[in-house]
Amino acid sequence: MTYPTQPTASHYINGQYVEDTAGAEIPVIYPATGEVIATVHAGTETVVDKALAAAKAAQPAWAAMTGRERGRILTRAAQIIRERNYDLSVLETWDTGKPLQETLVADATSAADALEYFGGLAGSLTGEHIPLGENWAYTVREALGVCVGIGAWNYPTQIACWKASPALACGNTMVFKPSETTPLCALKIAEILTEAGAPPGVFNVVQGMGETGAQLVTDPRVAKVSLTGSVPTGKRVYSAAASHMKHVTMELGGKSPLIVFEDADIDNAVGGAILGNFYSSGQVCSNGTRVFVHSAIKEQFLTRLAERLKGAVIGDPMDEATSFGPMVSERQLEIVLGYIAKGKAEGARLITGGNRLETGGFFIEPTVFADVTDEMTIAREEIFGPVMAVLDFTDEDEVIERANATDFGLSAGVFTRDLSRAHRVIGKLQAGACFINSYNDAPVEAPFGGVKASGVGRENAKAAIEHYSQLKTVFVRMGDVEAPY
Ligand SMILES: NC(=O)c1ccc[n+]([C@@H]2O[C@H](COP(=O)([O-])OP(=O)(O)OC[C@H]3O[C@@H](n4cnc5c(N)ncnc54)[C@H](O)[C@@H]3O)[C@@H](O)[C@H]2O)c1
Repeated sequence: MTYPTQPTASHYINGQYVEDTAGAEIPVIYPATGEVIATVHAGTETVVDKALAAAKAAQPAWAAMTGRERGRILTRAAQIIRERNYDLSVLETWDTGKPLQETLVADATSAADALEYFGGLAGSLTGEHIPLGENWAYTVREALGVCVGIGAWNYPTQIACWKASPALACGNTMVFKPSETTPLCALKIAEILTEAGAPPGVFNVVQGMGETGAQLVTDPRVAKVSLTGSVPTGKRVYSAAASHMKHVTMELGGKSPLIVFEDADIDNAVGGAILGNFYSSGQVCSNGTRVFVHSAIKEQFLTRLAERLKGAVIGDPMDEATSFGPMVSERQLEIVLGYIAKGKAEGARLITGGNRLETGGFFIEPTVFADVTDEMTIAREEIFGPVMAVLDFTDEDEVIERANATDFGLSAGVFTRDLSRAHRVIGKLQAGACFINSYNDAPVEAPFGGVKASGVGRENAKAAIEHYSQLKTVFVRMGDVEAPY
């Protein structure tokens, strides 16, 4: 244990670390070994109140700055993040267990992309001029106020920045509650934002479990809640926010289809299926975990997939040669093992994997089931682990209907050399983030989010601005007012 993972204190409020040991202890467990590497405390009512008060007090002055001034601070933070990419990636690995090979390119870098992108947009957030004959109206894009961000545990740095960047660019302030499973990374982002020049109170971090999140969601000082989490939590948070008429963004779970047609380039399709099922040990919301493969190429696909999976390097996440790490927690490990047992019990054919690795950490082998049918539990429920379900199909209309037969609607992918078919099929799939001959790309320039139970609103791209600002309309009469009496 050489890396100093114990943060200065549990929370970050008003530009400073804050501790209150009266809050419940939250152990931070390194998933590769099961060791406790740090301890933070859940925010007490006093801490939550302090954070919200700081965000509320800071917001008017932050919104009164020009967009370009706010943008400059976000851009500076992006630059600092890039300079410290290695250390931030190591911290992300300790927090989540994801291999350093991944975190070096996908976490702090994605956070920096978001800060840079929205930093660049901040100076051009304008309204419009609406001519109305002699009169006219104009709109002003205004901040919402205090926003609450609540994170999941799979991408702690990225989630904090995907929420903070558009929120802060629009002149809002934020209180962010990381997942209790991965509390460390957001604190570093808060420190860096202060260092980049964000005034105290603009971005605050409060630790805690669901109760702390619930307390933040219902506070009257809060204008908007953005959650990344599971569908059941999303429903609870959405209804709590609705009862106070707050804005929401809900980035929730999925059970996304990945359709491989008979004319697909098999190696590319296998590569897409690997990225869409085993990256981050399968702990990615948009994963294409229902892989529909045309019967004509199914065995060829499975053979190639099993061969390629032998190339996965499972082991110490700190070793840059490792490409497959542990589950984030023992609880997640148990959940995934439970699904593997159900897959076997319900008659799916185990192609590869299926076992826990006895390493002391929370490792499960990359697992593939074939001959999966639509009714099986592993084809219906989000597993959030390295378990791929391969289903057969023969007909385009049939596979579209089956792909859409789910309450989820986060992502969908199609592999085919026939581009007319690719666009036709994607056009009929009920999903927010889709891929043609690719899987799981999430550049900040493109909107990301789900339909149906997978969410409300969009993160990233210009679309996110709509979700962190509101329009004020001003009607201007140029002549006299004609009143009836
Ligand atoms: N769509 C996306 O962008 C996206 C990205 C990553 C993860 N996810 C989803 O997240 C889930 C995995 O993450 P998780 O297990 O941390 O999710 P979770 O729903 O258990 O928790 C998410 C967050 O909500 C908080 N929370 C729980 N109850 C709450 C309540 N009543 N009020 C306010 N906050 C509350 C938790 O403390 C945590 O910070 C998966 O379903 C995955 O698909 C979605």
